[in-house]
Amino acid sequence: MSDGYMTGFGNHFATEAVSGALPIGRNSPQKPAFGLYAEQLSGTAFTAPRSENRRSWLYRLRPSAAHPPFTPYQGAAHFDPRPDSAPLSPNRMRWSPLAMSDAGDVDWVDGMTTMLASHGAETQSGAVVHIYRANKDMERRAFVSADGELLFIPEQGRLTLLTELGRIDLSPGEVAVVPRGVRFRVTLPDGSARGYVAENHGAPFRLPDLGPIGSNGLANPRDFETPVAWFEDVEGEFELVQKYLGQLWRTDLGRSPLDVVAWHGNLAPCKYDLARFNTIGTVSFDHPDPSIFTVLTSPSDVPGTANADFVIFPPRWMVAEDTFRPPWFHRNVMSEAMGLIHGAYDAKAEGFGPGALSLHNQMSGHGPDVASWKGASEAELKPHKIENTMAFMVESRWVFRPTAFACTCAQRDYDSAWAGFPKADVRR
Ligand SMILES: O=C(O)Cc1cc(O)ccc1O
Ligand SMILES: [Fe+2]
Repeated sequence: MSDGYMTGFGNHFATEAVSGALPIGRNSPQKPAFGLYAEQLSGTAFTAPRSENRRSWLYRLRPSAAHPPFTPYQGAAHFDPRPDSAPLSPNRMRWSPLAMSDAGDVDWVDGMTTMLASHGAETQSGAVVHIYRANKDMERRAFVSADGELLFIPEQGRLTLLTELGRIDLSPGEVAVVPRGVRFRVTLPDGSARGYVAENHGAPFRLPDLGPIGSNGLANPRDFETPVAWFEDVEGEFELVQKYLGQLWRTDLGRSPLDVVAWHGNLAPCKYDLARFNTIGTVSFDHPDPSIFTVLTSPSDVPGTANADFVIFPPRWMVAEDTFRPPWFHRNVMSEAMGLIHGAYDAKAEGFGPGALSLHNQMSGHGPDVASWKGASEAELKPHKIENTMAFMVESRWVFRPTAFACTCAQRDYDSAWAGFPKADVRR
């Protein structure tokens, strides 16, 4: 265990911030210690198979049921997964990083900008890609998504995620998952932050099967860290903003909802340092399918066909012989949303800097831009380490629809990335 965290993915954890707060041998005693309230939070149906089942028991200062009715929340103008109403074109799209200077004076909730959404949360499938920009702490308010778990992918600035189940300190290069229904607030140790959030409406993320890779590799379970119990005892004005079927709602709690003194179970937030990813690739020839880089997967009901995969492109040695080493040209039945955490991406020489976003929906032709193709076609194939890079992809069986806001700010001329390839000459 590292300081403040317990290790392992999806383990059954037990933790208490006050000694004696956690009941032993039962979940809901007649009188929990200190007058705490016992509450179950489920992440899967009660009757989900044991291997899928996720739930935790929370012991808190007051029940989370104690609140007045929710009313529509008026802030967060761009936190809105409704897609643009025009028919979805098959065009490839790309966005330059959203400027911090355009964000205004906002905390994490009000600075959330929804860019892509597959479909409504009521379908219990699909995913949404948001970009956040924030320059003030969430003070006296918390947020919760009833629609899906949230995968935080910071790009600039550290975040502190103060959640019902504990405190996560998150830096760019790390990612965190906050389960559906877990309340939290975000503070900014560096004063400002920007990054991505993938919201997963489908089956909760889990580690992918490893097949012939064997029992080790990719993201290893022991490198996931779940916070120990932590709580704040804050009375008075406190707002809760809830995302519910895509809309935002608010209520006044009169206390902090981050009042869980002890908890146990296997539904909990966690973080993972992407530098721990055990990257596997070819040591002979050809560029493997990017599924080899899957960190977490949300399966759908079709085997091998993800509701959403979270995939990274980390620093790694490239040694393939007689091989075009960057991503090949391809048309994919799955849809690909990509972002860049830092450095450069080997398939895009221009126009895809840290904080950018791209969209290649089902069957759109894409791959290296002309400059990347030329460089890699002519490169001397000695062992070469790709360094200073960390791109990611949210790959889904569902197409992503850009939001109305995203349609206003896409790069104008993305197609030119693939303009001007010289024609092959079969008479040579
Ligand atoms: O399009 C992309 O850049 C992502 C990607 C990377 C890769 O190595 C192979 C296929 C693929 O879709
Ligand atoms: Fe691709």
